[in-house]
Amino acid sequence: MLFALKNLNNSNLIIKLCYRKNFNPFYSNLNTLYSRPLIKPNKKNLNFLASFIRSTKSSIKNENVQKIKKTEIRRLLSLAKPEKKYLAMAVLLLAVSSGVTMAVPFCIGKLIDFIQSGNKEEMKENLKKMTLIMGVIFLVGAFANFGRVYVIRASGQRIVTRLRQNLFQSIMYQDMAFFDKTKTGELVNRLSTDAEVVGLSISQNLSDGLRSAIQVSAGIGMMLYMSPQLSAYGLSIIPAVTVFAIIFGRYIKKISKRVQDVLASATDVAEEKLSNIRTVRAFAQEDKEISSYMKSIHDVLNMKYKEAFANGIFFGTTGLSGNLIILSVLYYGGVCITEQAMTVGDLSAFMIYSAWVGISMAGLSSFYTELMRGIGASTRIWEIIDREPAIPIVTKNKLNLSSDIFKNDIKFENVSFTYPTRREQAIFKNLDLVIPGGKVCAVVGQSGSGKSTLASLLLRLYDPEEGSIKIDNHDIRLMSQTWLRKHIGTVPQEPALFSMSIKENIAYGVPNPENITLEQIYQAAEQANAFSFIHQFPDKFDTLVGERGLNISGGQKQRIALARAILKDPKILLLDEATSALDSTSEFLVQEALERIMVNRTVIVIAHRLSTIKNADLIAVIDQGRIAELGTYKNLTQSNNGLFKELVSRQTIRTNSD
Ligand SMILES: Nc1ncnc2c1ncn2[C@@H]1O[C@H](COP(=O)(O)OP(=O)(O)OP(=O)(O)O)[C@@H](O)[C@H]1O
Repeated sequence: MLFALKNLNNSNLIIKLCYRKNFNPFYSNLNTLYSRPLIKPNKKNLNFLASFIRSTKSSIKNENVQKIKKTEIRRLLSLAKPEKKYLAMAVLLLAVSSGVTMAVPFCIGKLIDFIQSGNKEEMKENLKKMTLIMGVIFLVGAFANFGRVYVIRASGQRIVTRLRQNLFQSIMYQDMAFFDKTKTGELVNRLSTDAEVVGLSISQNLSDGLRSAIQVSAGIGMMLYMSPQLSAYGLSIIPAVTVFAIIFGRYIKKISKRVQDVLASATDVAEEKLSNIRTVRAFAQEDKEISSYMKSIHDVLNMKYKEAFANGIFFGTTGLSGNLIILSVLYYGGVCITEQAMTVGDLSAFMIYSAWVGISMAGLSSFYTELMRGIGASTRIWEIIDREPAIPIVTKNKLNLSSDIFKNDIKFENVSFTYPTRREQAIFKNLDLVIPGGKVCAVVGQSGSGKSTLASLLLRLYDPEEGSIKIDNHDIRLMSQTWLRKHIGTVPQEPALFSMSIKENIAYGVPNPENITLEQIYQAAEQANAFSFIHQFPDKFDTLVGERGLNISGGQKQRIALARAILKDPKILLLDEATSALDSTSEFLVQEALERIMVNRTVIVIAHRLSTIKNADLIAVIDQGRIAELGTYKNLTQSNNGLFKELVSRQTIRTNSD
């Protein structure tokens, strides 16, 4: 019997570990950590005991402060509402499988007592029957367990999918100030890890928690039924172990949180360096970057050692207490048998029940930890989902406007603006500018004077604090952004391409790309002087441009972006001329295409080349947050000591391609 108990104990330990492994990816990392130790635990790491005592004290003090608001739990659980039907089915299956599990020790006990008594032949026959019946019951339990696991996991993943969808949608509709403040890595974390943690905490975790609760209560019930005396004896030791497990569990949770933090900053380091690998390589900084990453992962490793140490103590102590409880119950049970107050079968069943109760209690504490993790992750997700963007995306126009308005004047009236993340630096102070419809207006000024900001305001990526921007005398704040942006084409200095084919990149700006024919894409590419180079690629228009368009040259990227703008056929065109040195052939091809697409539209060009400026109908010089000079090339060059002349003489405006 002891052998059977020992085996049961081992297999339960494995179940217990697998069980936790499912929830905590840290355990899989632990294996690597033990197999290849880079840093050995040192005296410093042993200081954890002091910090454990400190944190335990403070965790007790902060208990009230940390009390989770009911609303947070309610909101978290509301995510499971659409899965009501499936969760009810899972609970039913859980009841069956738990019923079978809890009946097993009782049956085993009866079987043991049965083996010890009666006539041999009759016993053999009945033994066969009982084994068969138990086999069938086990099979039913296995099917119920399979069903429960499948239903609950599928529901969990549906919750994760819905959460990711809502979150991504909310991120997509945030204003630019939000993206100025929030790191991309952080958002990716919310979408991947946090969404997964939340989904699992209210599906798998809830189901496992419920199973543990059923098993604890059913187990205690059975123990009381079999021997109230022995139960009182065994259960009197459990509260002390439980208190230790809860307090230490809290300490481990704190360390795990710190591990997550250092891990997040290590991931940030890796992400930034990898996304700028070309710059790292160009400056031969590989070794420096390797050591900076090594430093951050060593911080992770040190925290992991602390966590491993604390976990070692936790599992060692709880395992020992479990075994001591079993040993003392066995001793007291043995005494009961000798006094004929109990049978061997009952004691065996009792022992298995008490083992189940112990394991299920550990399961309950892990349920609590996972629920807390879920609440933490869901709070971070709600923060984004609940955030009201400063410029909410409106898809329908409030006014009944015709797209003909875009052929008329664009007015910046008394515009004052500062970036939300840098309130102390005013970019515009009461700026006024009128761009006549159908004309080309070149915007010039020193680097950082606010040329690109002017374009951002027209696109309504930000709203001015004072003043207004009007198109044909209609304030753009009264238009839907979707409608406004549909009529504005942009070609930025460094165009962003997506990791898809050239064909798809060209069609990216049109509202219904599926209605665009290949012929239209070819024509746009032709006008953008892009057709011949695309045609030389082995996959032609199906060529994949790579992540952020890394697989093609700067000049080629510019011309694909031009083709994109041409295909969109906007009424207003915003061009940010490339300052980076394109080779003269590329520059000529880009310039030629630009001139072709400027015809018959209102164009605002952030100009860096004298040739573009000379051909513009109007030149606006930005300085100190205002339009300092406005006029034609002829007017501006005639005035002595003018700012425009100074810009040309200081070569802020490039004359080399003139
Ligand atoms: N998202 C932002 N958040 C905070 N400040 C910003 C942001 N974007 C630009 N700025 C700051 O606003 C000022 C104007 O920037 P802007 O890009 O409009 O200048 P620019 O005239 O287009 O410069 P360049 O010719 O060098 O491209 C700069 O000081 C810049 O640092």
